[in-house]
Amino acid sequence: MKIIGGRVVVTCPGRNFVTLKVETDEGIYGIGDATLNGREQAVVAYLQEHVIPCLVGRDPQQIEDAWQYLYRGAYWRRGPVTMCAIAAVDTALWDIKAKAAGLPLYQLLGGRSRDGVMVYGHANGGDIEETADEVAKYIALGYRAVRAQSGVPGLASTYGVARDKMFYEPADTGLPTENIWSSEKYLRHIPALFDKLRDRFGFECHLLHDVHHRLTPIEAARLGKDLETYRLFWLEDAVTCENQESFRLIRRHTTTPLAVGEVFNSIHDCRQLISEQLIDYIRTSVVHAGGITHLRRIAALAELFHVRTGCHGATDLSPVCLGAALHFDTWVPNFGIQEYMRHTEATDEVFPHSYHFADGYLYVGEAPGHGVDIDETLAARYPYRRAFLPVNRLEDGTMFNW
Ligand SMILES: O=C(O)C(=O)C[C@H](O)[C@H](O)CO
Ligand SMILES: [Mg+2]
Repeated sequence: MKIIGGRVVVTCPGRNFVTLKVETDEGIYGIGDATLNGREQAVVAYLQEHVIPCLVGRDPQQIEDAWQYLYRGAYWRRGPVTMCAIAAVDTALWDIKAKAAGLPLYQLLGGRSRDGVMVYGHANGGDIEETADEVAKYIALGYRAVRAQSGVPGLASTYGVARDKMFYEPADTGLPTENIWSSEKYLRHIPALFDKLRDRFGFECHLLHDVHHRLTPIEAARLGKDLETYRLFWLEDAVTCENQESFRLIRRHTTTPLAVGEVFNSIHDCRQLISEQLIDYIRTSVVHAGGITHLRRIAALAELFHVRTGCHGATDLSPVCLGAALHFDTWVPNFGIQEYMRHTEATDEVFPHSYHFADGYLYVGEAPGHGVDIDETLAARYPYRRAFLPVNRLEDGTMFNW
């Protein structure tokens, strides 16, 4: 079998998605997600100009060789743009391999380790009461795990609090929206949120929370301590992670489980975090961490150190990424949880798929490949719209982390 071409499809059924389609001389094609929220066209250019020309004529079955060729062969290693592009190729090639074998992808990875994949949804509200009501809705839908985010008194807007509750989308068209942040106000507020949630819902449902990279290590340590009695499933992205050692300080002070890694794109971003057991869950995703080939290397390292997986799965990761992630999750021995923010109906129509949700779990289908396709005619009806993630400033105007 030979690759005869590759095409990048950009579509915006409510938000932008970048999809790579790799075609072979045997009529089998594979698709991979290449969406990098707010920087979509950088990956498109990288794929079209620097990657696709190198794929033509290659045997699509030699996935490892293609991965190494694109990673080592670029000389310039890692980074989100490069690794998203490699991920898209890798996912498409796994899709082709599984279709050629007539098997669902998880069978090629080693088969099933579980029946279904436990997922968590995103509940959020302007205040504690509204967030609690949203958590109730997720529990009523059958979710066993819910992430809870609430508006903070005194701050006009807060990360994770959506206009459209079920379909959170932080990217906006136009130039980046500016948010204002105060760690002090946030730290005073969040323990009260979880106090309310445990009081109302008890301890049966898993609760999660995302700090979104906004605290210093000592602040994060204090928050972890304050939340201990509420038994969170995890506290996510407590600090920015350029400095992996900063997690040592948090770890020393709290038993609240820690998750990090949605912005990581390589095993080198989390090697110390994992090998020193500074985290409990690694959040790397198929699309942002070099595809299934690289993600399973990260998972294998994590397994040695009792770290479990918790793949990023916000709405900016397309159904193609989610489909591939579910095959990975169905196989990976050290699975923890999968994030699942529902895509809109329009998105689901553009990307027909064979996975389904029931009783708090997502289930992969048995279709050969990763089970997600793209309807290109429909995709063409939704042209690309430039969009940016927000930026964040402290109350005195200082640029901060969003
Ligand atoms: O889903 C999460 O945990 C996020 O933090 C979502 C991110 O803000 C989002 O994917 C950015 O594009
Ligand atoms: Mg997050």
